Amino acid sequence: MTALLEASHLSYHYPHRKPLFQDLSFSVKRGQVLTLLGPNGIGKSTLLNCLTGLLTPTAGALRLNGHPLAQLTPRDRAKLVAYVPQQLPNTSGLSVLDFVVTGRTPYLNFAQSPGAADYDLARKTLTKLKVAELATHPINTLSGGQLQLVTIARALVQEPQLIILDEPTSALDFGRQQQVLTLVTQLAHDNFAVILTTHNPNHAFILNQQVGLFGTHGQFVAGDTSLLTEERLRETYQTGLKLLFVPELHRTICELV
Ligand SMILES: Nc1ncnc2c1ncn2[C@@H]1O[C@H](COP(=O)(O)OP(=O)(O)OP(=O)(O)O)[C@@H](O)[C@H]1O
Repeated sequence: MTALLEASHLSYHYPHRKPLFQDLSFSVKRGQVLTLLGPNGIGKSTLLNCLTGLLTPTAGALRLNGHPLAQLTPRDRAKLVAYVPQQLPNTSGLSVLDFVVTGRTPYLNFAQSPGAADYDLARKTLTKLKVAELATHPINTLSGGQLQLVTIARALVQEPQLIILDEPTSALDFGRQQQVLTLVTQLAHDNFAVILTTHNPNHAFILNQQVGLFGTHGQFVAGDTSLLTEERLRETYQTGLKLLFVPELHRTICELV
């Protein structure tokens, strides 16, 4: 199966700053999840901004569905990739339902309003995310966690092939974190590709798919979860930690020591 997203030898530096990452390569296929881990400020969100076309890498190539990312129109890109950034939009005044339905924009002609089928999809997606009761609430009255779930709903309504989530669980309670991880697994089963960032190595072990790990100097390794060794994670987070295999869970857990 060919890669949906292929990043080859990517580098990025902000103007007049030193490189954040250099020569970084990985690929993601449909049905795969890539979990990105790394210290604060190392460049994870910057990398996601490159993957969505918001920033242009200073070197290297990005191909989406075999096409150079830079050659796709914003509308075609939006049909392929949905992005849930860390800084969620300030869309005061809109109801949750009207906000979620804006995910249909790439499919509408200029000045065309969303139709009944678009609203139906938005409602169904809010139900899928167990936040249907928020549909009529003004978006600017939501809690941080509610806003995070509603923004994920908008990304799903966009019907992309690749969903990019920047710290999608950062504002969520324990149960909602599990809900989002289950949703990510379900999306992969449904043949979407998903890229997410998290500060919790346990999320990578729960998802148990591809991982990309940044070290403290911007070095990057990608592969399966066997890459997540105590030594690498200690270096990444500059702290004592232990990996324990828990037979009852059939997986490894990471604990601070
Ligand atoms: N527009 C910008 N101009 C200059 N520097 C920037 C800009 N945006 C981010 N940076 C810097 O780039 C570095 C990487 O930031 P980025 O947000 O990508 O890190 P991150 O790994 O996502 O961090 P965190 O885990 O804390 O969210 C940081 O040092 C940040 O200050």
